[in-house]
Amino acid sequence: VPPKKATCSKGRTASDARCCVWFDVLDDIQENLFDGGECGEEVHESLRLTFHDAISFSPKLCREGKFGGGGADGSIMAFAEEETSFEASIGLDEIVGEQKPFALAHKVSFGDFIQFAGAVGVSNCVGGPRLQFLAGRSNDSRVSPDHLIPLPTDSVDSILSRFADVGFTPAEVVDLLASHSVAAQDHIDPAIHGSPFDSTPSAFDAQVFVEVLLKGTAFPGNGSQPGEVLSPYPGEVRLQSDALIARDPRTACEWQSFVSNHDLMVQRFTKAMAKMAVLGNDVRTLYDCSEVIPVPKPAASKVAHLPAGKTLKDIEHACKATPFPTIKADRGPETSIPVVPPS
Ligand code: HEM
Ligand SMILES: [Ca+2]
Ligand SMILES: [Mn+2]
Repeated sequence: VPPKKATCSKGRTASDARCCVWFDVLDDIQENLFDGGECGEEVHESLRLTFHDAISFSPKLCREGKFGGGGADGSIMAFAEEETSFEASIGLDEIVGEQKPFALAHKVSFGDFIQFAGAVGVSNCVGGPRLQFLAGRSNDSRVSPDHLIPLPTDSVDSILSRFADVGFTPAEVVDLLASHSVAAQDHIDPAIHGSPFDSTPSAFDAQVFVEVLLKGTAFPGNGSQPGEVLSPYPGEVRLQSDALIARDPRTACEWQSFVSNHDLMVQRFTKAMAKMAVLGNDVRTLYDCSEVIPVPKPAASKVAHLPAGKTLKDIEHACKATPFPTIKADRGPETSIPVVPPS
């Protein structure tokens, strides 16, 4: 028998009564985790956490008779001490620590909570996606094996083969990297922690796809760090992995395709995230609570722009099949992002 339509708190309705709890979680995290519905640090870390929980899954290891991890199973929260000490997950102990009391208070599984918080969080970003949210993940998990999460020092070959193991194409890897539009680093160069990967870290836009293609000119902080390459202006950090994926013949055209097509970027990201959020789960045991996810504010522009002071000549065009779209440059003095001293 399909679950009955239900009236939840504050008169909100759900098509499945089991989804009501998520309205209460929504109210709680918007107010007390995301500072009243912002697209800031906690949102960025929460989105990153969806990835690190989910990608820790390897059908290849299973075929070799080893434990391959449980995917999006909440193990990074259940075994936070172990998994947040993996090299790739440096710094995630903080958001796991912040999120865990909410999951416990609302008696939902860690795996569900992590994916829910990421979906709600990114809906706070202007131009963001409204992600699918399926609930019902088990709260039983085991510690994931290490070395399943890509590092910014990894080659494109290694990143693509890691993603291929969990069923993602090279294009889908690019689609997922739209997440780096609402992202900053803290641990690549701790001297400039909080420095973003694009000029608009609170907007889910295609700026990252433009800015990573600009000719790199300098290191923004304390010199060159592992996993970091030259960035185009002060205060912005460029990951080596993003720089290489933007320029690799297997991924460059998907990368460039988002520069002048915000809707395509959101559509592809939404689809890839739906796939990632259920890795390791049997989807037949999950149920759809997407109706709880807020509708994001629309993007200010459907086309990205060049930061002030840059021209199309500064773009390192890498997609052989298609010319780089003609986009406008911002007016005004040369872009730079103020460096916030460590608090
Ligand atoms: C190609 C594979 C990837 C690599 C090598 C990579 C690497 C990184 C690194 C090194 C950071 C900075 C962490 C820090 O210093 O604090 C970061 C941040 C971030 N990543 Fe990725 N990433 C990858 C893919 C993804 C994917 C698929 C997602 C999708 C959800 C994602 C979401 C994020 C977000 C939202 C942040 C910002 C976190 C913050 O601002 O605190 N990344 N990533
Ligand atoms: Ca952005
Ligand atoms: Mn951060």
